[in-house]
Amino acid sequence: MTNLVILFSVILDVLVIFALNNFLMSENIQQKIESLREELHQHNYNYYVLDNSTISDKDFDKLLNELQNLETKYPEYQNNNSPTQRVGGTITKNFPAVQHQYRMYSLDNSYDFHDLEDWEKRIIKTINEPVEFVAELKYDGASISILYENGKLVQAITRGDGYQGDDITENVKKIFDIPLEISKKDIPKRFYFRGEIYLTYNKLNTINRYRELEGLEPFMNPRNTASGSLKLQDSAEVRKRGLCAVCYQLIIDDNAFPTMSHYENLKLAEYMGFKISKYIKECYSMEETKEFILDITKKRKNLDFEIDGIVLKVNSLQQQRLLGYTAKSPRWASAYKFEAERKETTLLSVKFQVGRTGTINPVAELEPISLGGTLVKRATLHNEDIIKKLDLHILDRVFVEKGGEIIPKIVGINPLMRSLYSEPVTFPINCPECETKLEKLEDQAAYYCPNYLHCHPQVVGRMIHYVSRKALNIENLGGETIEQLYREKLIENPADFYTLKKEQLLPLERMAEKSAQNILDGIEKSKEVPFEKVLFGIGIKHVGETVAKKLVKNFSTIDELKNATLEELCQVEDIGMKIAVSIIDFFQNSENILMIERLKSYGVQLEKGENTNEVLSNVLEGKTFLFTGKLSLFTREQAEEMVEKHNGKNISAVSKNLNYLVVGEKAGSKLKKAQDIGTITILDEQQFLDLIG
Ligand SMILES: NC(=O)c1ccc[n+]([C@@H]2O[C@H](COP(=O)([O-])OP(=O)(O)OC[C@H]3O[C@@H](n4cnc5c(N)ncnc54)[C@H](O)[C@@H]3O)[C@@H](O)[C@H]2O)c1
Ligand SMILES: [Zn+2]
Repeated sequence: MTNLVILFSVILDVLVIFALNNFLMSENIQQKIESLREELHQHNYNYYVLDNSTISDKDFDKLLNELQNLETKYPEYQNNNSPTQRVGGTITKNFPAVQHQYRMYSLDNSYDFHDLEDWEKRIIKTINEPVEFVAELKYDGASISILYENGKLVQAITRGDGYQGDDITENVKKIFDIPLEISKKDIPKRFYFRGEIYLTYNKLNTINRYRELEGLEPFMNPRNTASGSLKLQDSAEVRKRGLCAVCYQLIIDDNAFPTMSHYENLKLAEYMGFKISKYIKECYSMEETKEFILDITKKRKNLDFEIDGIVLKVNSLQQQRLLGYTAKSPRWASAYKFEAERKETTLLSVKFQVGRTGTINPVAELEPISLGGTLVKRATLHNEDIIKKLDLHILDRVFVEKGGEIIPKIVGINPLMRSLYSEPVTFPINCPECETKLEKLEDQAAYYCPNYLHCHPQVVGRMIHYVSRKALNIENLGGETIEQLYREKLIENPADFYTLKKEQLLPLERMAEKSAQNILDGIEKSKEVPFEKVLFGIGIKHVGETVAKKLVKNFSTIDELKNATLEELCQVEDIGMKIAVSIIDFFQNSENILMIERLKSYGVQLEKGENTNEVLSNVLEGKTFLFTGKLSLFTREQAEEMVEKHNGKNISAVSKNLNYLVVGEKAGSKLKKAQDIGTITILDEQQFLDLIG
């Protein structure tokens, strides 16, 4: 009997453990699936909305594939909103949204011939007859659907989420390749042009030359620029961008031509006056498509526009109808994608730059090469571990790739090309600027220079930080002037600004009487800047804008903060050990104390003013703001203060995190960028005032 009880309880244990294991495993799988989805959604957002991807397409596709496999294996976690089930784009708020009459799909990818052969096998299995293909270039731009009725352009819509897109008709009308009217008579009454809007390298370079002249950041690559340009609010500006368009399909209502092939469909487009690609091939076997792919791979570097692969389509439209679609893509097409562009060049040297906080950043200087449409001269190396892993030597031939086509990186070296005499790249032991021995924090890969007080880039960087807009906002005092003043030994820390005299400024390069006076006025005015901004400005490590505000709420004078214990500091909301230790360290340094005392004696605000932190309402709670252009109803500082008093938050750059951009006169690149992002509400000054009542 007892034996039976023991056996029974053992079986029960095993069952419980088994069930528990299963439960934990399924928890894990579900978590994995959800985290992959979240990651992919974010990449889609970066790519389609911000036009600013942060990983390469290949890495993106790898993640997508991993998710796809998990979803197939565990169908219980299927979800219609998964990135495997929907095309990645979305509509914006800046244009009217319009439903697509015919859905717009994505394309399935293949990265090698093996994938293509599998695809062909699947097709033959479904339709049970031989297939012919059409091979085309895969233009890397933005897709568009344009409705024509009675020979006239009626409406142009972006792909959006595939079901609905943005109505950007006015912008598309400014594209030279798109006819507004079709002169031929014997054409379908109603049809959709499906194609790609893109930008040539040549045009991108011209735009960038102008942007550089205007002091604007150059655009990074043709795809993002084309896609961003289409979403501009000002269609006159769109015309200036010189976009191109190519047709890759006509969708004709009622299937007016049931026996037409895809190739004939393209020829009809050409006949009607649409631009189609010069490189289109009817292929009678998979072998022929491979020849086309190899041929284009060779020609690709001579093309004046970016392609990211080749698209193969089943030629017969009847067969296409039989094959149909998956949730996301046609079964009758496949995109053979090229690997990220990789080029070989010479590593000329490695520079070790010192940042404001003392971190050492290794930067590779390269023999310039053109990569993905831009000229690459430098690549980041991140830290010592990466240099070691690559076993990098000066004058090595290195392979450079653009991760997500944005930041170039060195992905390997060509060992066959190494000269006998080349020296390995070694990380310096001492700071390249001040010779101090470098240090490394235990949990971090980066080295830093501990000579906080006297290392040139750190000292100058701190003073630049002190005068910056978010801190003491001393206008007219720029980095170059600070650099000169430091070299002339006139300033060494922020307190020295307050003893500067006009006679000392005038001898500096390019310094006129008026600008010298402006600087002195700006310095004088900075004495009115509230304590929290001063606290942010003096540059205590890890004390950013928000932390400074929190500190001021709890310690109303600099002396209270100076005398605070580690424990007291840690009790403040959001202040952890790292920040607390850094504050204590700061006040243990006698040079810092001296600087503070001097700032006090010159009248800089080191105590909480009466109105600081006073909250008037919560109407802006959770909302972020940025002001740009010339404001006429209030100053920028007043505006930012209003935001804070109504519990909103000021942020410093246009990004997807921005909710409102308030524009004054002559707003420039920030406005454009906000319009390109498309999710940001744009207000004028009066609308802003209305908002806070
Ligand atoms: N790096 C990232 O962060 C990131 C994020 C999202 C997507 N992506 C990339 O984008 C891909 C998915 O994007 P997608 O859904 O836009 O698909 P896609 O770009 O791979 O293919 C579909 C598109 O190709 C275009 N196209 C160009 N030439 C064509 C032709 N001759 N015939 C038919 N279509 C043609 C069409 O506009 C169509 O919408 C992913 O596989 C990934 O590589 C990258
Ligand atoms: Zn140094």
